[in-house]
Amino acid sequence: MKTALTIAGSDSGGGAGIQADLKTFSALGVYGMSVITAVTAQNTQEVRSVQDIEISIIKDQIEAIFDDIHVDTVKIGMLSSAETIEAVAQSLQKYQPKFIVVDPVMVSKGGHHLLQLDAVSALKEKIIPLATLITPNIPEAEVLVKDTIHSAEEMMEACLAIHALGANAVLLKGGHLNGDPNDLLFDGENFTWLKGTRIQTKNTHGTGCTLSSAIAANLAKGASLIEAVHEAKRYITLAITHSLNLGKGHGPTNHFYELYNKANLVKK
Ligand SMILES: Nc1ncnc2c1ncn2[C@@H]1O[C@H](COP(=O)(O)OP(=O)(O)O)[C@@H](O)[C@H]1O
Ligand SMILES: Cc1ncc(COP(=O)(O)O)c(N)n1
Repeated sequence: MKTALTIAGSDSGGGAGIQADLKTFSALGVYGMSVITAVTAQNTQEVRSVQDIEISIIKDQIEAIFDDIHVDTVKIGMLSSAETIEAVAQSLQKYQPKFIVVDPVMVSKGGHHLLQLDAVSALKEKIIPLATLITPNIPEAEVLVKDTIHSAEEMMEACLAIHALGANAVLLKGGHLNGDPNDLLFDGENFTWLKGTRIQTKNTHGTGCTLSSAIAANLAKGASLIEAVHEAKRYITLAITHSLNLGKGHGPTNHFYELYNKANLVKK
């Protein structure tokens, strides 16, 4: 069985972070492992508090996994602080996993900072150059390239600028723009649009986590980058279409295993 590791924060509400990542890995048939960087007290409405995990324990978690178990793919989510970024980057440089999908998580849907403001430069310098693929949403891309993004052309410019920071490839997610949620992939040579149709729902908690984990899982299973991204877009679209009306805020995506596999059967 292929294996996938998520290095991310815990969401007590189960909709985003480590919990969304592990559910996605299971639904896609890869064995999930986790390194927890921070614990958030969170539900569908808000992040109430955050406890960063001690750096030595973060390093120990990574070493415990890599010293014993083969890791086919790594997904990175919430890193919280510059110190955590430094520790994760050092450890990944040591173990050199084949695929690293980076979701540059910065702010929760409710507006809580999940990455400290002074950690953005560390993210750019230490993590982005390690990325097989980075998957910013529009506000995250605006922070990374210090510009505003409103149009398809500006999305292309932002992809080029983020690629120039050292990522091997960039998937700029269009969910935050008006209209249909079209994402743009730049693989270092070519642009590919992944067209979506906007689903009218407030239940989009964990969409970014789910998408990046699905890409990482697909890479582990042997898909090319472009196949991995296309399949993951299909997965997130299904997971939003069948999202769950839990809680009073933004409900979570749905990782119901049979849903995806049934859809897979009728696809061809
Ligand atoms: N209402 C929606 N309907 C369909 N797809 C969506 C919707 N909102 C987001 N998406 C898709 O979900 C994925 C996550 O996107 P986005 O919401 O932009 O990122 P994030 O969750 O990181 O803020 C992208 O593929 C995006 O196009
Ligand atoms: C621990 C944690 N990690 C990430 C997110 C971002 O969630 P989203 O995927 O909705 O942008 C979150 N709310 N909490």
